[in-house]
Amino acid sequence: MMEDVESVLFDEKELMRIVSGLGERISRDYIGKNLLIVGILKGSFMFIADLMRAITVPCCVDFMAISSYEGTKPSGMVRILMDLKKPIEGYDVLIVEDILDSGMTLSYILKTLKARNPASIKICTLLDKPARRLSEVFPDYTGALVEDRFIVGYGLDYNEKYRNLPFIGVLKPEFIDS
Ligand SMILES: O=P(O)(O)OC[C@H]1O[C@H](OP(=O)(O)OP(=O)(O)O)[C@H](O)[C@@H]1O
Ligand code: HPA
Ligand SMILES: [Mg+2]
Repeated sequence: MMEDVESVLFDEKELMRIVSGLGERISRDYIGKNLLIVGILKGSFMFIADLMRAITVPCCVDFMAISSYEGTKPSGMVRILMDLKKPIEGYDVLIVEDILDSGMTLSYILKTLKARNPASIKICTLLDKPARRLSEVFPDYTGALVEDRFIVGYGLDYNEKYRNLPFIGVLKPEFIDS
């Protein structure tokens, strides 16, 4: 599986450094608030697990499963596969994503959740790939910027594979079906 990766962008140590930094900032900003982490599955499951351990203020977590990608391309359709278990009214919602790419997923989620009257709503994304933006989204917390390459690992997949890699890397073009 590691042979399918062309280069490592963030190794385990670098990921921990980025995630701890985000956790510290979030912990400072949410003192005395009613923090609810909304994790977007599946891609962000590893990031959420590490980020929550780096957050030192009380918080709750809930999950939504969204799917929009087929292979390396956004399908153009964002679908909720699984919704939150409870209403979010009165919560300070922090949406947690692994990657912000075209922006289609996050703009859809933001619109949907804003309509449910949270006390506040912000976005935390581990990675931001601004080159491919189709829909404007402005994250409040960003771990790192990435170039316009298809990346995998640490939760991120290509056709459901590679999510278990402990690092983030660029997939070799020969492993991408065109
Ligand atoms: O900004 P966008 O272009 O919308 O891309 C970002 C979204 O795409 C991926 O999810 P995907 O639809 O592949 O589902 P997954 O998380 O289950 O892999 C990723 O996890 C983000 O949720
Ligand atoms: O570069 C990416 N890799 C994996 N999943 C993704 N979803 C949007 N962009 C990407
Ligand atoms: Mg995916």
